[in-house]
Parts: sequence; C-alpha cells; structure tokens
Amino acid sequence: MTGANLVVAEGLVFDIHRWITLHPGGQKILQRVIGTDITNDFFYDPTVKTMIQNNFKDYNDYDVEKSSISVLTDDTYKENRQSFIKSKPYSVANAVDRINAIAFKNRRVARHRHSKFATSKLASMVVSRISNLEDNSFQPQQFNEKELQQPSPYIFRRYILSNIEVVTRSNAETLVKKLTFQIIHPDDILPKFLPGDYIEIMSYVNNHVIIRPYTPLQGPSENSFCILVKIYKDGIMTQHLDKQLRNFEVKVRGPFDIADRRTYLSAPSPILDSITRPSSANSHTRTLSRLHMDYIKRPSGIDNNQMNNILGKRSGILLNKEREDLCWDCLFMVCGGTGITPMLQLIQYHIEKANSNFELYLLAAFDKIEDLICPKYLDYLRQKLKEGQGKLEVKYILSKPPPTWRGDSGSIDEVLLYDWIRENYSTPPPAIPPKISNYGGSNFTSNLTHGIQNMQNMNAHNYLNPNNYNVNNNPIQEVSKNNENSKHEQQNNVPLTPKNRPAPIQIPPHNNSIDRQYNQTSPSYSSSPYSSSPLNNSPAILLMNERHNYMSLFARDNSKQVKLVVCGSNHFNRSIRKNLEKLVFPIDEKALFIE
Ligand SMILES: Cc1cc2nc3c(=O)[nH]c(=O)nc-3n(C[C@H](O)[C@H](O)[C@H](O)COP(=O)(O)OP(=O)(O)OC[C@H]3O[C@@H](n4cnc5c(N)ncnc54)[C@H](O)[C@@H]3O)c2cc1C
Repeated sequence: MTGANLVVAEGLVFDIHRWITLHPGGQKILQRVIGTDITNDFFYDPTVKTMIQNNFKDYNDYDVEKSSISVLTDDTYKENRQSFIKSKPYSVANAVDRINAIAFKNRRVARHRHSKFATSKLASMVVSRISNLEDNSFQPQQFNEKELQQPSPYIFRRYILSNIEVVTRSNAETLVKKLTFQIIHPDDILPKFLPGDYIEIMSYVNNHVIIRPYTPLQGPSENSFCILVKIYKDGIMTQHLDKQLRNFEVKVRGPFDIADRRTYLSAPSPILDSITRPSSANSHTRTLSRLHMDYIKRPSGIDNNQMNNILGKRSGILLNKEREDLCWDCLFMVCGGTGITPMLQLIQYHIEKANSNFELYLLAAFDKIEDLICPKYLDYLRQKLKEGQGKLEVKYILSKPPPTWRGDSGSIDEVLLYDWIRENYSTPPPAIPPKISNYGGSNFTSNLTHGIQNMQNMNAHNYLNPNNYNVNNNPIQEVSKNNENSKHEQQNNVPLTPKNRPAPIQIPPHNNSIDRQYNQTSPSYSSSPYSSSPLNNSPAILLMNERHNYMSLFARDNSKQVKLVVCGSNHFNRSIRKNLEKLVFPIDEKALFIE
C-alpha cells in the first residue's frame, strides 16, 4: 500500500497518516517512526495496554475487510489527505515541531506518555493484522519460550545511537566508526546476536528508502550493541549514519543468518526475487528454508536442546556444532578491511561462551597502518585471554606499510598462509619436522640445510614441542624487534616485501598422487609424491614436500575441531581461495568463505 504511513503495534498494523499533522507531540516524531514497531511507545504503561486490549476484544479475529476502517487505496488515500489538509492545516503539529526543535536541539524529541484519547485515536487507525511471517511448515526444531519471546526479525525497531567512536587512526583515508545503539524503552528486548548474524538498517535518504546490512557486535551493556561502519565518501548509508548525532534514533531489523544469504547467492531464483525478504539477498521462504535446513542440521550425540536454545532457527554456520558450547578448538580467521567484523563476533563469542580451551588466530589485511581496525581492543582481548583458557593471536599484513613497519607486508600468498597455519597448528605424530621454510635472504639455504639436519635427528617429541615453532606474539609489529622478519631485516638490511621473498612454489593442482597420499593409513614424511623425483634434493621440492605432507596430515587430523574462516571483498576471498588451493588445503571440509 503506497502512500500510507504504516506502523506496527501489538501485532496490528496502523496507518497513521491522518494523525501525523495533528499529533500533539509534533509531526516529526511520527514521521520518524513510520515503518517501525511502536508497541512500547504506546503500551509501556500497563493500564494503557489493558485499555487498548479491551478496545480490541475481538483482537484475534479482527477482520480488516469487514471493518469500518478499510484499507486505503492510493486514490482514497490521496483524496482523504487533500480534503484533510484543506480543512485542517498543519497548525498544531507544526507549532509543536518548532518548540521541539528549540527544546531538543541535537537530541531526539522527548518520549512522551499517551493519553486515553491518543490511545483510542490509534485504535481507530488499524488497517491490518500481522500474520505470522515465519514459515509455519518449516519447523525442524522445538524452541523454548525464551526463544519464542524473541522479537520478530522482520519488523524494524528503533534504537538510540548512544555512542560514536573512531576505531581506525583519525588520519585514515577512510575512517571506520564504531556506533553503539541501545534500546529505547525498558520493555524493549534486544535480540540475542550470534556469530554469523547480520542486521539491516533502514533510513530515508533523498526520499528513498535505503536498507543496508551490518554486522552486530556485543555492546558495553546487555541492552546495547555496536556496529563498525566504514564511512565511504560517496556511500549513501554510511554518509547518512555519519551525520547522526548521539541520542538520535536508528531503524534496525534482524538478526538474519548469513547462511541464508550464502544459500540465496548460490541459488538465485527469479521466483524468490518477488517474495518479501530482507534486502538484496536473504529470504525466509519455504524454498529457501529447505536449503537452509542443510546448514541447520544438528549432529547426533550433542545436547540438541541446549544447542537449540542458543541457535534458535539459525544455522550457526560459523560455529562448531560438534561442541556443546559451539566453540572451535582452533579457529583460523583471515580477513580484509571491515571483513574483520564477523571475526570480532567469533572472538567475542568464544571469550564469553567457551567452556574449554580454544585457540583463535586472526590474520588481518589492511592497506595502511592507519587503517587497522580496533587494534587496541584486539590487543586488550589477547592480553585478557592469557589469564584464561583461551588464546588469541593477531597477525597484520599491510599492502602499503610505513618504513617503520616490522610486520608482514604485501598481499597474503600461499607462503604466508602456510607459515601462519603451520606455526600455530601442530598435527599429532607421526608429524613433520620443524618448519624449514624461510622467507628469502642469504640465510635461506643454510636454514634449509639446518632444517634437514634437524629432520634427520628429530623424534616425535620434538614435533610437539611448542618451542620448535616460531610464534609471533606481538600483534602490532610496527615496533616489534623480536620476530623472524625483523631478524631478517637486521641481518640483511632489506625490508621484507613480496619481491624479495622467494617466489611462491606452485603446487600442482589436486591430482591422483595427492589423493593417494591422503588415503594412506600410516602417513610418513617419506611418502611425499615428490620423494622419488631426481630433483628431490632441491630446496624448492623439499619445501613443496614439506607443505604437502603437512597439509596431508592437517586434512586427516580429527583430534581437534578446526576451521578457517575467510571474510573480505569478493576479490579478497577469491585470492585467498586460490592460495589455499595451491597449498592443497582441505577447503571443502575446513574452510568457509563469507562476503
Ligand atoms: C552481510 C553483510 C554485513 C556487512 N557488515 C558490514 C559492517 O559490519 N560494516 C561495514 O562497514 N559494512 C558492512 N557491510 C557493507 C554495508 O552493507 C554497505 O554496503 C556499506 O556500508 C556501504 O553502504 P553505502 O550505502 O554507504 O554505500 P553505497 O552507496 O551502496 O556505495 C557507494 C560507494 O561506496 C563504496 N562501497 C560500498 N560498499 C563497498 C565495499 N563493500 N567495498 C568497497 N567499497 C564499497 C564504493 O565506493 C561505492 O561506489 C556488510 C555487508 C553485508 C552484505
């Protein structure tokens, strides 16, 4: 119904267009709530709630067709509006707006109580009842009462913007801001957010409705949440959000499940396009729900009730459904730019919910050091975790590093990926020797020889000794002198860039020899597909063998629940996938890409 000004309250839809110009609280306050749920604006007072419910004795049987308040067509709407405007100019509401504008400068218009008259006025504006938007035929799980009390994700709700903070350096070319939102009314229920959830923000910009998805993060209190927004200079929504001041209201719906988005993107259908769904990708239709079921399957042997209490109808695609707390034993996270937001969701979730050990490794790519998002927060979490049962290691890579940067630079290639995984995850014995790969420089061959000697002398105990691995503990390496790269620089006086690293070794695509290797029951270092080659003494082949052996063991190692999650732009994800393929990383079983 175009032209109507609809709001939702207590499961009923109201068209408030006739009331806007008369509203004693001013018209702006009503224009702001159009399209949202105003239940708690009206019904927060229990006596008013009872009154309106008494007015709607036949609440559940309300029949719009038979009601005296018929659904307005565009024409009747226009006619009514014209005659209404002629007879009653904007006087009351306009005057109040002017007063409000002075009294509440830079603040949202005050919340006010509604009189009996206003409540009965609202009652006269019902145009419809909300039907159950959920797909009734799709009920794979039973949900408890708490879950059912969760607000519907399909209806926009208003939240107060309570804090704005820049989380990059202030001289970054494109700032990222953390916006914190909190509930308006004490009765409002903030949905429970999980890793893999996204919300949608709606606003009116130049008379157009704009809706964009964002990744919700835990807020400072249980009634608040945050989003990190990259402020694009020509971005419609981000420019709009950037102009909002503290105490302003923002319209938000959700949470939605990223798995639905993935399903839709991989199975687009013209039919689905015509069905109401969250903007651009999501759908909660029957067809999609069936596809969604693939993700939503709960494994046997786990307390499904507990899992349902946490997940509800969501797939938990980023979570580990083999553990009751849904946490991973070991999680590798690779992200570019604001792709860090789902990783922050995962980190926050593990810190809050894990009831046994976990290891989180974040590899975050940015252009410049100024662009790093929340580095202090991540460092704080890393330190905090040292006291507990978890571990968080952060590694940054910059494509345009400053001269003082001691960390990794360039783009993420298979060498970096391999070294990063390899140094943080040791497969159980029979294992492979300590890492012999080394980025370039004059030490390369001598390190390799040293590595081969180690290989000959080692025993299983050595492989498991964490001291054998090179773990970089400082997440911001701009000033670090204690890592492998800075040692290299000190020795060679040359900063490490992709150019002076040895060229990445191209591993042949998946083939029979690799399959054979994966299928062996008793893996051993000498079982490499290249070991019988006459070139097997060449450093390149040795490195290639090392990587293949490691990945072979990694693929078969079921001692831990391991996942690698990648989140960035389309281009970023494609590039990481290609590099993982070169490493023969078990992508299908252990990697997940989100955009
Ligand atoms: C599931 C999901 C979760 C998301 N979570 C977040 C989040 O937590 N934080 C966040 O900042 N964004 C997030 N986004 C992206 C967000 O929805 C918007 O696309 C983004 O804020 C830009 O919106 P806009 O209206 O300002 O830009 P638009 O007006 O739509 O685009 C205008 C210009 O902005 C720039 N731009 C827009 N999007 C991108 C992009 N992805 N990469 C590079 N340039 C771009 C381009 O210059 C473009 O020409 C998420 C997207 C999805 C699908």
